[in-house]
Amino acid sequence: MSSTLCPSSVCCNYPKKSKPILFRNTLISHSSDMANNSYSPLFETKKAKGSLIYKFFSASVFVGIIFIWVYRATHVNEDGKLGSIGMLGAELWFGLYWILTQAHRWNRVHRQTFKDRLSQRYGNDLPGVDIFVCTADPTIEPPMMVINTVLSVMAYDFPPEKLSVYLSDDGGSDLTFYALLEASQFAKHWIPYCKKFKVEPRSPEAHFRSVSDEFESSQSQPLASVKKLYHEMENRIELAKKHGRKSKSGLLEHGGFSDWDSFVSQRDHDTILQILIDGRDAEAKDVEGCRLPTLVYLAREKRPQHSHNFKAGAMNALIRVSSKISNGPVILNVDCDMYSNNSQSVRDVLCFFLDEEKGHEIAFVQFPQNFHNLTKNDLYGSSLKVIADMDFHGLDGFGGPMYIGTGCFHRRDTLCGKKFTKGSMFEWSGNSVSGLEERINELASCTFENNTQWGHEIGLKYGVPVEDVITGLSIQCQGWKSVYFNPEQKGFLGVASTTLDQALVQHKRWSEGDFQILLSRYSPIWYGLSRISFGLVMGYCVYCFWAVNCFATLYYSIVPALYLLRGVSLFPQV
Ligand SMILES: O=c1ccn([C@@H]2O[C@H](COP(=O)(O)OP(=O)(O)O[C@H]3O[C@H](CO)[C@@H](O)[C@H](O)[C@H]3O)[C@@H](O)[C@H]2O)c(=O)[nH]1
Ligand SMILES: [Mn+2]
Repeated sequence: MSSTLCPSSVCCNYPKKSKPILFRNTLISHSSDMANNSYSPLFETKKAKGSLIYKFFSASVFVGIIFIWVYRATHVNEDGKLGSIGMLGAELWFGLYWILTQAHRWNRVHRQTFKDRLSQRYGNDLPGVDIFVCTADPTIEPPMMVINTVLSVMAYDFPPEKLSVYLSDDGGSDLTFYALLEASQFAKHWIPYCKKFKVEPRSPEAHFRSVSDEFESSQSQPLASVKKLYHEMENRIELAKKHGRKSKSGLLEHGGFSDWDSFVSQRDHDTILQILIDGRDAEAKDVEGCRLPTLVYLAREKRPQHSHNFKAGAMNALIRVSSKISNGPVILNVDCDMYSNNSQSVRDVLCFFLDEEKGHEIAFVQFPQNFHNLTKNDLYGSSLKVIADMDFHGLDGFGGPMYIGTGCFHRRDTLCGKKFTKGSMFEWSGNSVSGLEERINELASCTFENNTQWGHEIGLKYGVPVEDVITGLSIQCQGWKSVYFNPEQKGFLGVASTTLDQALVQHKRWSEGDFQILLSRYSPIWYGLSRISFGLVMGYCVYCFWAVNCFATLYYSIVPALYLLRGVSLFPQV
């Protein structure tokens, strides 16, 4: 079925000016006639401005550090000998750690894509993209937020038949399921509205927040009606939250709820898999008659006696299940609190993967984590500004950024290893969708991974709280590159921690997790050193030694003060 049936020109075919290179099975497929001289790259990489000035500055800081070391080594305060030696230790540590951080500054690069060239060369002959949205708890992650994220990625400017969105619900919540069901209906209005008016961003809530009333008259009427539909949906979801499934109304009668009949608890239930929109079904159309992206709900099986491996376990179940439904060669992973803020991101990313010269070495494209709820003074530094606007550009200069769990596009085959992708795909035609679901359920069962390499050699790695970083590192160690893409119109916006306890919990988890990586089999030092560039090893070490920093910091901030109480100064008199 071709999308030419669609009455609205905005959601349809991009013009194709030259013969496309067909994309078959693998991202690496080249066409030899591309190797001619007229080749123009789909992306470019530029060195950051001011790097020479930075290098001078950095050299001067280093000279300063050496002066401090020399001073400390030659001036031992007789009254506070032990204290001085400790200060020397702390200053040596700080100096060495500072040297590591230079990996984040020294060689920064910026990336730019050429999406017009992508459209010219490939038209709509683009690889399928599977989008995994993860949620785990309907109280901490309210279903309305989750479906806003889902709707924002369903509305990507991308051929809908090539787009499949999977919601992994580790909370196994029938409310989240209900909300998704509602979203699948609302999407039929929302997606054409976005495409018609080129809405940015495409999370309904963010859009309604950003538009003022004095809107162009042509859009004000459609805006009002889509807003009305949205609020009606919101009310129904609120009602369902209050009264559960007892409040009988339309979608609550959906047969899919019977899957909850055997549900014991969040940690004890069967696999629940529902294909809410089957993108291959010619009947799955929006109100303008355009095709819709596939939409799938998955709550993998959970049993108290089986460890579920948190997000990594959820992602691995999604990788398997999606391989039997859409099997998109590109996988985007987003947390449910992080909506797409840029409808062009998929096309941007394909500029990297499909670049005929350099695309074949790229395993993943990571966007920064940006946030929409930062407080004015950002007391706890939740904006992660230095990481996003500095550090990761530096890592990119040395072979590529880390994988940080959300806003990251992977190539499916590098994520899951060849053993699994080699298996043949279920033929979609001829399988009724419900039959298909039953056969796939097993892939999301607790026991499927027993005696397999899942969580080790295949898929995301288990056993570390930062499954993302260790997975990305091991991919890079296999010789792959990654790309950091930080466009002006941010790709994703999420929810930052705004209170001290939230910030502490998060930092503790990250610093502990990164420290565990340092001691693990995949340590950047003993595993990475011979496999990735030295600059990248240093870059990883900045995070891996982050936790260790606390000893020198505590010493430096407490001990000199205690010595002062005894009238001994550990710092030079000025
Ligand atoms: O058993 C679980 C636990 C969590 N999640 C989901 O995983 C995501 C991240 O979990 P969260 O508790 O929000 O952790 P954060 O510290 O905010 O996450 C950051 O750090 C994690 C570890 O590095 C990364 O996985 C995340 O993508 C990154 O946003 C969320 O969408 C959760 O819904 C699951 O799917 N299953
Ligand atoms: Mn989070």
